Formats: sequence, C-alpha cells, structure tokens
Amino acid sequence: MDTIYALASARGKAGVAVVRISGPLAFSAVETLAGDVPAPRRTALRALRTADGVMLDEALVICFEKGASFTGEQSAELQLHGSVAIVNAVLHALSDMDGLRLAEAGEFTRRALENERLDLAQVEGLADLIEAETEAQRRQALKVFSGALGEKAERWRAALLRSAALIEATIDFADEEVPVDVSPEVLELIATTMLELESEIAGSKMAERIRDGFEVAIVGPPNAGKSTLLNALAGREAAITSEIAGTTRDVIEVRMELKGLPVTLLDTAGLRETEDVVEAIGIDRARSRATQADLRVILLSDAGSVPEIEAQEGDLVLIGKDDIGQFEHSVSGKTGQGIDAMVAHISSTLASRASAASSAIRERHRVAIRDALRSMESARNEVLLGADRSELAAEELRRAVYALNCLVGRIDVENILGEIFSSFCIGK
Ligand SMILES: Nc1nc2c(ncn2[C@@H]2O[C@H](COP(=O)(O)OP(=O)(O)OP(=O)(O)O)[C@@H](O)[C@H]2O)c(=O)[nH]1
Ligand SMILES: [K+]
Ligand SMILES: [Mg+2]
Repeated sequence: MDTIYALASARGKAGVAVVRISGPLAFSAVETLAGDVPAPRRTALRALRTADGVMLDEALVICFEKGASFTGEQSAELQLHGSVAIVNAVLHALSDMDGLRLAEAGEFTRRALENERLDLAQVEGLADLIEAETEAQRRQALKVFSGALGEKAERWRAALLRSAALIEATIDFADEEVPVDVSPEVLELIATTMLELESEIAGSKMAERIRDGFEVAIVGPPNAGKSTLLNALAGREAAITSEIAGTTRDVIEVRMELKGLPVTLLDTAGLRETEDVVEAIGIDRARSRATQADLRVILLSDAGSVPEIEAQEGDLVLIGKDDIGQFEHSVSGKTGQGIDAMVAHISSTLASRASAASSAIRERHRVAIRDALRSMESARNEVLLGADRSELAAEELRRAVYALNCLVGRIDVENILGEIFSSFCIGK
C-alpha cells in the first residue's frame, strides 16, 4: 500500500493550510520533516526541514496511529502557514521521499471505506457535507455522514436475518416434527420492517429536495408582475421586465436560500391564449415546469380574476402589483409589500415537508430499498403459502439482505450463515 499525501484544505492564500499524509510511511515522513514523531493525537509545534536541512516552515503536527485515524491507516496532518510557496515546498519535500505519492481525488475517503471506517452511505454523506451550501443541506448530510442510514440498514438486516434463520430452522426440522410454527413471528418481522423501508422511501423524495433544492414557480397572466417579483426576491435584475405583455419567454431560474432551505425560483411566461408561436412555446414550458414544481406562487392581475393554473396543496394565490397592501393576500415586487409574508409561507410550507426527509438521499439508496422491499414482499407470499415453500421464502429474504448490503456497500451474505448457525445451536 502506497503512502499518499495531499493538500487537504483549499488551494491559495489562507491562514492555515492542512497537508494530510496516510499510509505505512506516514510517521517516517513526519520524522524526516519534523525530526521526530510527536505523540499520537497530540498537537506538536515543529520546525519542518527538507532532508538537506533546509527550513520549510514552523507547523503544527498531529499524528494518528493505524486504526485510529480517518483513513484507518497510520496518518498525519501538517498545519502549515497558508502560503502557496510553503505548501508547494512541503509537497515537494514529500514527493522526494521514497514510497510516497500524491493522493488521487477521493483517495483518503476510499481508504476509509476500504478499512471500514466509513460505509458507502457515509461516504456519500461526506461528499454532500463538503458540497453543503445551506443549513438544511448541512444538517441532512451530517445525519447521513454520522451513519444514520447504515444504522437503520443494520436494524433491518438483523430483522431479516432473524426471519431467515427461523425459516431455515424449520427446513432443518422438515423430516422430524417441527416444534413451533414460526410463520407468525416471521410475518410480523417482515411486516414491521417493510413499513420502515416504505417510510424511508416516502421521505426520500424530500431528502433529495434538500440536496438538490426545492422548485418554487411564479405563474400568472402576462404583466401580473412575476418577473419584477422574482427580481425583488433575487436582489438583482435576473429577468427582463417591461410593460409589454409577453416579455418573459424562457423559464428563468434563480437559486437562493430561503430560511436555510435551498430553493430554485422559477419565473415563467405569462399564461394566455396567443397566436405568437414563440410565446406559445414559452407558455407550454411555463405550464409544465409550474405543474412539476414543489410549490407555486400564483399571481392574479386583480382581485376579481381567477387563477390561470390550478392551485395544489400549499400553493399561494396572491394579487400582484398591490403596492400598498390594499388586499389581504397580495404582493408587490415594486414596493416589497407582502414579500415577507410570502417568503414566510413558502419557507414554513417547505420546512414542514422537509422535516419528513429520510436518510435515503440518493437514487442508489432508493433502488436498493425498493429491491429489498420487492424481495420481502415475495418472501411474505411464500411464507403465507405454507411450510413447503420455506426454502423459497428464505431465498427471498437472503435477496433482501443482499439489497441492504448493497445500500451500505457491504456485500457479505456469510452473515446469514452465522445467524443461522447461532440459532441452530440455541434451537437444538
Ligand atoms: N406598481 C407596480 N407595478 C409593477 C409591479 N410589478 C411589476 N410592475 C410593472 O408591471 C409591468 C409588468 O411587469 P413584469 O414584471 O414584466 O410582469 P410579468 O408578469 O413578468 O410579465 P410577462 O413576463 O410579460 O408575463 C412592468 O411595467 C412593471 O414595472 C408592482 O408590484 N407594482
Ligand atoms: K411584462
Ligand atoms: Mg415576466
């Protein structure tokens, strides 16, 4: 195994820059640079020098023993003064050492996965944590990174392994008299686990929204003040506004954070009957994007008019261009009247939906959970068909466990055998 090193903090001028070293030669690299290997997990101030004795920097050095580091390998971190020249000089000194090479992208994390310091879902959580831009994204990624999904998967696996073991035990007893009918317990275990998996799937759409952002569309007739409202929310002239009806054609997207939630606001073409071919295309797009959005702000041109598009649950229907707040449910992009109330409604609606988010944040997770559910469904049917279908039921349960193993990136069906063996001993 190579010893790898890399700059762990961002490139460029900074107060502190962190260089990470991981692998069997990490401590010897530290010794070469710092003159000794400081006690593990203790911060030590050291002068770093090249092999020729040229001073590189004065740095804080932290060593981590094998088995007690992020990667699971012997490793070290050098906290340098954050100048480009110092970082380059230290990286150069490391590259001169035998057996050391620059790490590839994600290689430290890959080693953490290989050494089982992290499961696959945690690696995904870590990737999201690094990408997190909003408070909700940070909290969600941290939950996944701390192993929330892995813990759940572990619980589900245990229930399935127990079910499989119970069934396997009856197969073993097939020729003799089966002491107890295990099917009620097995069916109960499968049913409760299926419920949990289903709720994980249900919350997964929201988890994805927190990752990728909620879409909120502004829709209404031409000249209702949609683009002006978008610009007011964005704090810049993102969309062209004019007194000409039919100004906006393309869907204009503005990414923003609303009370900690990632939101993409959509400004759309004014909805009306038109002979203009290009405007008609814009209106089609407006309708379809608005329908698919998570929430709609439906603007009316005046108090008497009806919405151009059907409101869904949680949508806001507001009278536009009401500069002085003459009407109760109204907004004005020009004066800002009603905008705070509108934002409060949008963010509280989205926040309450977001609170149902599960830890299954990716399509890969959903695929694995759905696979597991399908197999559990089949297993349940086999159990219901009677004892002579036990082998098929156990087989389906094993498939479900396999799917859950894929979920966290651990593929060892050997565990089933272990569980079977242990209950076999207890049973006999
Ligand atoms: N008084 C007042 N005028 C507004 C307000 N919002 C927009 N306007 C004016 O109304 C006209 C249309 O505004 P836009 O923001 O372009 O309206 P729109 O709904 O995007 O129009 P289309 O893109 O053509 O569908 C412009 O002349 C704006 O200056 C408002 O809140 N108050
Ligand atoms: K307009
Ligand atoms: Mg517009």
